[in-house]
Amino acid sequence: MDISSILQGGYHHALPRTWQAKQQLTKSMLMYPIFVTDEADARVEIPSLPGQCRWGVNRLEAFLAALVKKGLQSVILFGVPVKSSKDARGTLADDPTGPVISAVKLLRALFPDLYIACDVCLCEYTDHGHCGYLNPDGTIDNTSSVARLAEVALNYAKAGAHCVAPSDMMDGRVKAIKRSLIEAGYGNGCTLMSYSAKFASAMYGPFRDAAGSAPSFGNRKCYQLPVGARGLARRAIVRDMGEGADIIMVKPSLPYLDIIADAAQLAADHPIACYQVSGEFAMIHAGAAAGVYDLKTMAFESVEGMVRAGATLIVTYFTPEFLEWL
Ligand SMILES: NCc1[nH]cc(CCC(=O)O)c1CC(=O)O
Ligand SMILES: [Zn+2]
Ligand SMILES: [Zn+2]
Repeated sequence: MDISSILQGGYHHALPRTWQAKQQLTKSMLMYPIFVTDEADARVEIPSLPGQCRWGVNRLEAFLAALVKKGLQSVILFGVPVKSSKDARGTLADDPTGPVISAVKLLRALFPDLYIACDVCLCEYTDHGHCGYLNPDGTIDNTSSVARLAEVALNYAKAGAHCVAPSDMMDGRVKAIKRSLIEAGYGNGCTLMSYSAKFASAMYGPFRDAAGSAPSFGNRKCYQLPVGARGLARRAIVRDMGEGADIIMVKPSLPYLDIIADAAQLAADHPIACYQVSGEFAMIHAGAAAGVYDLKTMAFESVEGMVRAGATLIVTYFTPEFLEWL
């Protein structure tokens, strides 16, 4: 055989196989999404998200201490008000006694080395379930939405969040949030991770079950990106860098590896995050349960694909498993 035909010499053994990846998956690349409810003692399983629960603030210490011991380094918090009543303003988003603010303060005190991000959006807190404020005709009022999102993000930073992560997809929210952080003196101490390329995906269903955040009418297609829109995603990434995002996120992940690769190229000097969303996680579990593949092998293959595409931070419900496996 010709010299130039031989590749297997470079990967015939397990160790050189690991050298073939430009970047290895490590525990520090994992961020774990946590649903925190306003029922302080709750531990409610989420049927569509295998193994995931809604946690009351009083349950977080025991749950997270075990994971921190295994190497958990970061979480992203989602508030899930179940007993308090939602309003058009989304007052509960930054209720000083609400789940997110309480959890941030508690986790900062309990786990000094844990990096705490807060998802910033209004859909979990508004009575209509949309990610921003509405005009009387049901369309989004971008200007008032952005002002409120900036207020919520600042209140999370004031409570101690290391990172605020707007997932609402309103235009101009990154700039507004960055400005409000800087003006209040938090600009240098709080990361802004933008869900820059967030698509209007069919794969958010289990999350909306978990968070009770499905829109009561319509859909999110006027603010989340159209599935085929690679150009818009690229423009959103460039726009958000210009508006002061510290981390660029792509969401969902597996059907959007081209977008992750685009982000890695366009935002070459930024960390690139991707969110392996609830529907991806549920799909991998469902396939494993149906005997299509082995769960662990598939979980690794999915995330290694994201890393290969250029992701340096993976938001995933598999975090507890990866902490065991890595
Ligand atoms: N803005 C809400 C939000 N923040 C994160 C997710 C999805 C996360 C997941 O599916 O795991 C969603 C769902 C949505 O936009 O409806
Ligand atoms: Zn939302
Ligand atoms: Zn959100």
